[in-house]
Amino acid sequence: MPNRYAYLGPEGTFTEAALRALRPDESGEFIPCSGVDAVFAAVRSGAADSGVAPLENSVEGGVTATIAELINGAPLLIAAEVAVPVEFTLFAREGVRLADVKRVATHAHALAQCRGWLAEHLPDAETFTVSSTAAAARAVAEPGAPYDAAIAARVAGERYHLTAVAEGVGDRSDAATRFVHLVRPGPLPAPTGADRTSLVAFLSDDHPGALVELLDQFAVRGVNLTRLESRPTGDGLGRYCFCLDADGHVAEARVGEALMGLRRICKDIRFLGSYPRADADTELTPFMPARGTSNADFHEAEQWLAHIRAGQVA
Ligand SMILES: O=C(O)C(=O)Cc1ccccc1
Repeated sequence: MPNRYAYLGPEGTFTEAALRALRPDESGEFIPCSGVDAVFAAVRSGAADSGVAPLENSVEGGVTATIAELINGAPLLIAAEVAVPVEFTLFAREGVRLADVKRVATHAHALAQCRGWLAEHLPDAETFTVSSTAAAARAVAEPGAPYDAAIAARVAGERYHLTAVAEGVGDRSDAATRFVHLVRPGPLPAPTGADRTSLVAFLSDDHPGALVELLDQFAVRGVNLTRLESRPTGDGLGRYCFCLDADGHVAEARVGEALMGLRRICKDIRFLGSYPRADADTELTPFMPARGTSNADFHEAEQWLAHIRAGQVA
């Protein structure tokens, strides 16, 4: 059966660029979805074999829709991640000048990253958020379009035959978005030596130091955290769960033991996967395990425990 990949569509989104960067089977089927929820639904139902969704942006932070889907509903696993530079262009139909632009459409995450530019160059324009940047470009291209311009990726402008009115309209030229490749639960990718583990932790009860205890499970085992985000559980004000990304693979003793520690102190843990890190090649400072926290240290301690449990105390 060919590989069927669900992604936030339509054609020309940054998510499609991320899917292509993940080097999919080119003979597979690309299934554009109208929202992140539809991407998850397609993978959960089996209508797609896997899916791609934006998770976080270096300027705007977490993509709420994706995080909510990861936390709730039938669990999916992250099998891979990819970071894509996001460059925004303002597109319109041919003949439209910047001064003519009164109504601008784009994705909420794109809008948040272009606010400074819009305030400076189009202070009077109304802004509209739609399901994706490419959906905005497609809408602008339609006859009788409700918007004068769309903020989208260059490929979207080309795909929908629009003209670039202004380029580089993002407030940060170095912005990047991290996308995740989602699969139904199954065998994990093998450890590569530069992996990431994602999970959601639900605390047992609310007490002073509860979050410190959670973080301590990682700290004492020398596991570096790369993301911590609190999200409401939906059970009332003040009720939160914690989305964490940690360096390492659950197959490594250091990470496995940290997860066992969490299991003992948390009400619930949702494991979201161990997968190769997208920034493995670009790491500036190589990871140096703290004293007593190398894989060899864990292995040696485990063997020692097995020996004393067997009465071999010499
Ligand atoms: O709308 C898109 O093209 C997406 O893929 C979502 C998005 C929007 C803005 C930055 C990164 C991803």
